[in-house]
Amino acid sequence: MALEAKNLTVAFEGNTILKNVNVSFSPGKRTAIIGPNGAGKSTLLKALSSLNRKYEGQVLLDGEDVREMGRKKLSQRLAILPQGAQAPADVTVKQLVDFGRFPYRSWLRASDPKADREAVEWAIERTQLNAFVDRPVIRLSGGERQRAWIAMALAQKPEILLLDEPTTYLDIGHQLEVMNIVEDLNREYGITIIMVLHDINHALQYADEIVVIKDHGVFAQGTPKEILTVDMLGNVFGVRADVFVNSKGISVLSPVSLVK
Ligand SMILES: Nc1ncnc2c1ncn2[C@@H]1O[C@H](COP(=O)(O)OP(=O)(O)OP(=O)(O)O)[C@@H](O)[C@H]1O
Repeated sequence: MALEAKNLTVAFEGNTILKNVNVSFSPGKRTAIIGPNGAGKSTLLKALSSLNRKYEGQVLLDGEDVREMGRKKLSQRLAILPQGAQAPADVTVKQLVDFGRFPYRSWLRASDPKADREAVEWAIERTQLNAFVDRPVIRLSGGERQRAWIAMALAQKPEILLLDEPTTYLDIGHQLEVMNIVEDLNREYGITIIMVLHDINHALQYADEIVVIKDHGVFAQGTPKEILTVDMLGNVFGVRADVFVNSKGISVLSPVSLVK
């Protein structure tokens, strides 16, 4: 069952962005959400994660309406790395990752220092940030910084991790580094991944399922092979593409020109 949206409608200032969207995300899988600029991909992710709760319809986690769950309880199960997250100037990597333990602390209940420490150490280890723990986040390179934000989300020990364009501004090597971390988290710990991606070939290579957002809703959903075709790139992005088989045996798409 896991995470699903039912009749989800989101509007801003009278403009309907998503209309009656029904979509469910398979537990334990990696799903890529793709679609043109402005289609509503981030809007969907924000509603799914409760960053935005101003919507009609429902977001359900294992059948339970997330708006009826406490935010802390939800944050123990689901974490989001939003687009363009920024840390205050003096916050170190360790402090940032430690913020991820917030859902486990409260006025009423003493925190569990051992569980906190283990989760933070695990998150830092998994994102290979050991050498940077005392460095202010703003003094990291783009790739290191993105890993620090992923580590903060991991410290929440989520079952579901939502990522909004996690490779933006990264060079091709660091893009693959982030995608490999995400893939490992899914394979080793079974964390369900739901990620907005712009790179069609990352979606082909790293996703089990694809959701295409267009015209206020889900335009298509299926496996990368079913969805990421030359026809789809023409219909959805207005781009003509060629197909090549790479050395891993994956058919990749190379945009050639705009469809006239
Ligand atoms: N808080 C807001 N107030 C008003 N309009 C908004 C708000 N958030 C998003 N929008 C509008 O909703 C539409 C969808 O935005 P969204 O960021 O979800 O698109 P996207 O598919 O993620 O785009 P991109 O690929 O460019 O990141 C856009 O027209 C955007 O301007």
